[in-house]
Amino acid sequence: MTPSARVQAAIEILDLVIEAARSNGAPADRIIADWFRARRFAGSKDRRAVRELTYRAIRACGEVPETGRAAMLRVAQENPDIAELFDGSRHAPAAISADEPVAARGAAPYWLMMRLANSGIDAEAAAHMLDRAPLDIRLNTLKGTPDDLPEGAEKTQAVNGWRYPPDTRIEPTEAYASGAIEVQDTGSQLTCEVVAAAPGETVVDLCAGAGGKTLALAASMANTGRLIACDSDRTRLSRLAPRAERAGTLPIETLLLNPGKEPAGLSGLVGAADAVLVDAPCSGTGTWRRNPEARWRLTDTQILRYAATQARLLDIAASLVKPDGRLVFVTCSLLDAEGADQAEGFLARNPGWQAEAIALPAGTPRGAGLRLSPGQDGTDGFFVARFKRL
Ligand SMILES: C[S@@+](CC[C@H](N)C(=O)[O-])C[C@H]1O[C@@H](n2cnc3c(N)ncnc32)[C@H](O)[C@@H]1O
Repeated sequence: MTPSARVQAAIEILDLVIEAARSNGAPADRIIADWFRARRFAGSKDRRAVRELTYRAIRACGEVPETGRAAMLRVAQENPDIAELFDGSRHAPAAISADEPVAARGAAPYWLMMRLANSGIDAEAAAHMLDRAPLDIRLNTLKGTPDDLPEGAEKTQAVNGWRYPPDTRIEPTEAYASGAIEVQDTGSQLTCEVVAAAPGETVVDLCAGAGGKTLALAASMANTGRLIACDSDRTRLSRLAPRAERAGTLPIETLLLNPGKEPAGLSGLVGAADAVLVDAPCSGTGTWRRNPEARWRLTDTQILRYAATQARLLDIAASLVKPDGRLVFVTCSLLDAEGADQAEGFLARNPGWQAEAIALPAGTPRGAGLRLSPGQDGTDGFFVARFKRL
């Protein structure tokens, strides 16, 4: 493909991404993969270049753009080398006319910028939420040592965290194949450190998904004790077993929960856990670095729904904690509705509990917890709070 044809391809893909954002359709990654599946003539360099152009345009536009062309014109307006490629030649985008619409630059839709501002995230901090994320890995101490790390790693703030440049391909390495390393954002690793899961303990990961944090908890427990991974999504939870095997963890118990009827599924664990992690479902505003088009899809109603689920899961989780145990609440969001307000709400509803100070080498205190942010900490955005009984 010529450079101009790549720009036109990105415009066509952006039209599909915009349509999908409006109709809750497929994510951008899938749209890009499908687009190329139907165009076998494109080589790997073409794919990389088109993908890069598409994401550049997605990152540049805060509001959902009218069209893919308007989105790419935003990039062109700031990059003369791309503007030049709008030359009207075969397979190229038509020449730019002076009066055509150009999407506005921005970090997020206006209503979300307001919500972020009310949560203490100013425009500069919001812009960092769209930075390109590096590749962070966690050294799996059950399987490897720093000597096993592929070359070029830089240490991060997490105890076992290491960093490579964005787009590093780690999967083909021996360290990855052997389970000595796991791909995991440093912020995510740090929230696991707050759980401080220790050998011999009983630990419940209430919203384990495919087990990203569960595996870190298993390593922290040095594979001794009881670890129970719960989730309401059967498919996600089923991905944990092969990952755990590769990582060499202790056998992890899994518990599929029925949404709305979680207490019934958890009845055998009431008062049994030294630590419960609630890595609650949330809007994911802290993960826009990896998933920038998510900000075009989010609605206020969804945030309210997530917040209600978070409060419910926190209260359920509290019932599982032993009298001297701890409860850790995490969301990958920078919105107070899913962070500081949740912690405050939990303490108001549960007067027998108090928040504990969190000592991490990163993050900023926010309400009763701590917030990690892309701008300040170079991690995905997270809120984490730790509670214990009075
Ligand atoms: C932020 S994700 C968890 C990510 C995971 N802990 C990790 O580190 O990879 C939130 C999870 O909560 C799960 N979830 C949603 N509603 C739930 C419920 N009522 N009970 C338990 N899990 C739920 C979702 O299926 C999703 O996997």
